[in-house]
Amino acid sequence: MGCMCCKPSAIEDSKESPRERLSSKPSSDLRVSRATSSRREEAYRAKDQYDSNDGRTMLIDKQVNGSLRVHGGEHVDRKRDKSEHAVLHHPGMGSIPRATEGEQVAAGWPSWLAAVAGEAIKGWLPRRADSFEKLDKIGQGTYSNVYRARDLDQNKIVALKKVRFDNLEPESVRFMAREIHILRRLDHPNVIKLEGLVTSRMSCSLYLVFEYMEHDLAGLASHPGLNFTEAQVKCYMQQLLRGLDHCHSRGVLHRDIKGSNLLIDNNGILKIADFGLASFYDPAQVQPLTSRVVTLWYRPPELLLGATYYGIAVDLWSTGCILAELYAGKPIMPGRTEVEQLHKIFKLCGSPSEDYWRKSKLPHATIFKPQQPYRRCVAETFKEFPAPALALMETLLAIDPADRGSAASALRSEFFTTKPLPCDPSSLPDYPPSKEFDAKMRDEEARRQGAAGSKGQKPDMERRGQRESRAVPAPDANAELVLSIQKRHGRPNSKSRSEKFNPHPEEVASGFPIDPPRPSQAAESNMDPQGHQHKRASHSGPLSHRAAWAKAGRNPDDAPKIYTGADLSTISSLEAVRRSLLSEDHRERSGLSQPEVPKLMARFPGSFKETLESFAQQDPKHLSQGVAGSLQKEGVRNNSKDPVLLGYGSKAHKIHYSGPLIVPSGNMDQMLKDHDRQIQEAVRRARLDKARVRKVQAESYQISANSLFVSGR
Ligand SMILES: Nc1ncnc2c1ncn2[C@@H]1O[C@H](COP(=O)(O)OP(=O)(O)OP(=O)(O)O)[C@@H](O)[C@H]1O
Repeated sequence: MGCMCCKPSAIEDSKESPRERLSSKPSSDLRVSRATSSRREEAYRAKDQYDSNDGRTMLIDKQVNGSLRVHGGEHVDRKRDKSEHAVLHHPGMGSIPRATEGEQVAAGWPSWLAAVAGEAIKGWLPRRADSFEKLDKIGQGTYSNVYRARDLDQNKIVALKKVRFDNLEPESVRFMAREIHILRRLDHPNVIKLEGLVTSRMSCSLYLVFEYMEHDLAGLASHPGLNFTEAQVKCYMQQLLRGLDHCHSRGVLHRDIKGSNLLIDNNGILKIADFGLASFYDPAQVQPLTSRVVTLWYRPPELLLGATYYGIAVDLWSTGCILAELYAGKPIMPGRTEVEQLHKIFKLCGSPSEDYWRKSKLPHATIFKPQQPYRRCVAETFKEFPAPALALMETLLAIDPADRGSAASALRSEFFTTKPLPCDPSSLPDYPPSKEFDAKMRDEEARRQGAAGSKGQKPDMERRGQRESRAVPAPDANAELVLSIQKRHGRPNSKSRSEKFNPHPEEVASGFPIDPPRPSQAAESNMDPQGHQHKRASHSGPLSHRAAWAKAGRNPDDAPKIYTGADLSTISSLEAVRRSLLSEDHRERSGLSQPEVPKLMARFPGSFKETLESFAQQDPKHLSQGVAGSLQKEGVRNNSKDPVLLGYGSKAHKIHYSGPLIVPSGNMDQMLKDHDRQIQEAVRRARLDKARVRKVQAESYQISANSLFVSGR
């Protein structure tokens, strides 16, 4: 089926079906042909009016009009923002005053964008695709393909990020627009600059134009034979913290700080990039946000424990992980699942204090609070690190977010005032282009050679030194999100476009008004049994069972559904879902028939028990009361001789399900209520989806019938 908002001749993307548009297939050419008008576009413009009163818009306007108090007691003058907001001038961009949706469309913006995300494009004019020459693909993210291109108008090299979204889904467009909106709020030498947007009235796609950056920190750090000096590490850390300080002072949480999102140019300038998971926040008026953000290895404990009220400390934790990684030469806590990640954190940084457990009231605290606390051993583990580096690391990796300080306070730390001082970025050597993407390519090449080479000879990458371990891609934050969605829905890959592009019902039901996790892309990811996401089929690491299924020449969507790992946020809720599903009352309210219940129940095959088991196997000594009690109630057997588990039997791996489990939590009632809402929402959504699919099928049938008629076949 063709694009709904433009005729096949309009632009290069119009040749792609919506499904193809979602795939990572690079478009053939950026040069556009003449656009023609479409009745559909008019119809689309008429609906889905942008609700300028949504929570996010109001929050932003509030910030624009006054000074914003940020963590650390600093005040930011918002007057400048206000003027930027009214009329934006940008090199290479036209500038127009505030415009209505109609005016924006008249100015050349597609109606699907103006209708839903007027705020994000306000005051700008779209750039034409034919003013760029696409050169090569330089990166691939969960939501995008990134290309190096020549800006023909300005005769300079830029990066074009083609963002993936569904222009027919307002929620998807709104999500994508959030990144633009946030980027336009930021203006700092250490934050990537959005230079413009490429689209046209008839286009279904959107490219973000950025200044071109040759490297990223993950790529440089994993480059064979490249070792950073201490002054260089300080130089990068200083720039990262300055950029972060700017984001926080403008009320932006990045929420995905990691090496591959820290771009570095040939002058040694580091810029924070990828604001796809970023969110506006106002410390004076806290709003619940989703906890399912930040790439797993860099995710702070409070998010793993389900916190929905959080702030700048989440970015500071990730920064601490990067600082430690730069000194250690490898990621310090490479967990494979959320449970394992939390376990790694507790083992290194200690478990939270009684006081913290009490005051934080974290959703998963009952289950994951260890009976015996873990002792912090950061200083012992990294005893060879210089004292000022260790001191900063201790602060940034504080278990209690309140103890992590701020980016501004980190910048004042001894780390930056003791010798060797941070070097000047311009003094850094020139490196060949190095991105995590390049490192992946190198690894792939090495693997191919290894596979093709003689038996017994190790592939090149396996023979490399310690640093190379950083080339291993961190599982994406979104992979975790996707994993959770898939597990909850009980299917590893969804075919439904609206499911791909809409936030999970939980996010909707839990009332996160401004901050749903970025939807979609989910379905394109391949998960291995550890929950890693493999963005390309040839990627390193174990193939997912879906990929293996596909390799065997079968449709991956038909692959058997496999539970892929422990997920904290589902644990305590699964039982609630189970109970909800079994409850007569719930079934009535949600309209589920009795025969549907076992089907839905089967979507949670033993997840709860497996998760508990996984935790138990990892460190039985520290099992929380919640877990120990739950294991007993679940009848989970464990081969541990640990006293905590004695009495639960000794037959390993034998699980006897003993009926519903009730986690002793004061929040259970709320959880049940939430899950009732979620299930109702899921049922409602499923019905809507069905109706939508039928409508699309009918339309595509109509279109093919018409074209058959026109072509006289
Ligand atoms: N301005 C730029 N200059 C050069 N390369 C860039 C630029 N922006 C992005 N890239 C490359 O493209 C990759 C993907 O970009 P980005 O992280 O913004 O996309 P994403 O889809 O949001 O990714 P993620 O999966 O990390 O969320 C980056 O890791 C980087 O290597």
